[in-house]
Amino acid sequence: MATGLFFEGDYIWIEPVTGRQFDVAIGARVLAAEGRRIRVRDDDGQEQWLPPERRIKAMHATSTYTGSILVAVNPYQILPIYTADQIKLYKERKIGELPPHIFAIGDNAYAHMRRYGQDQCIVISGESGAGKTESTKLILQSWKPTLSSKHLETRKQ
Ligand SMILES: Nc1ncnc2c1ncn2[C@@H]1O[C@H](COP(=O)(O)OP(=O)(O)OP(=O)(O)O)[C@@H](O)[C@H]1O
Repeated sequence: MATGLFFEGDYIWIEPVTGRQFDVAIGARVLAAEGRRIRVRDDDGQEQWLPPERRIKAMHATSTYTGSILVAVNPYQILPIYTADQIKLYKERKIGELPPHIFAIGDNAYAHMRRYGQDQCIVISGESGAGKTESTKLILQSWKPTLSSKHLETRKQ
């Protein structure tokens, strides 16, 4: 039931034949395989046989796991909880081992990146004035002893 790299039930992208500016790939599901041809039903409901020379690629998974979630409130005052000692305290500690802290999230992401060699993403979300910029700075500050600036990339959206 397999053809080349694709199996019945796989979700794929079918690349457009023409290279016009706004042509985009269309999603499809593999219904059957015969030799190196595959029969697909695309997202418009059309069924067709695709020859092996037709450019297709596997659809990446649309789901992912999220790691830890921290809920923080803006204290609107300087608290003595963002010191170098606190950074050290949260280093290489499991989430939950110590009280919830932004440094635990930063350290956890860094540790996962090192351990599994995978990119990590920290999503900082909240209303205006919630403390997103401060939280970002705190995480970067906590990584500073470990990383040089060329390793850091942040995006504000
Ligand atoms: N952990 C914190 N401790 C002390 N003050 C904080 C903390 N987090 C935020 N603040 C203060 O609250 C104010 C707003 O924070 P910040 O700029 O980080 O919010 P924001 O979510 O990025 O806002 P916006 O979406 O409008 O850019 C700043 O003056 C900042 O100093």
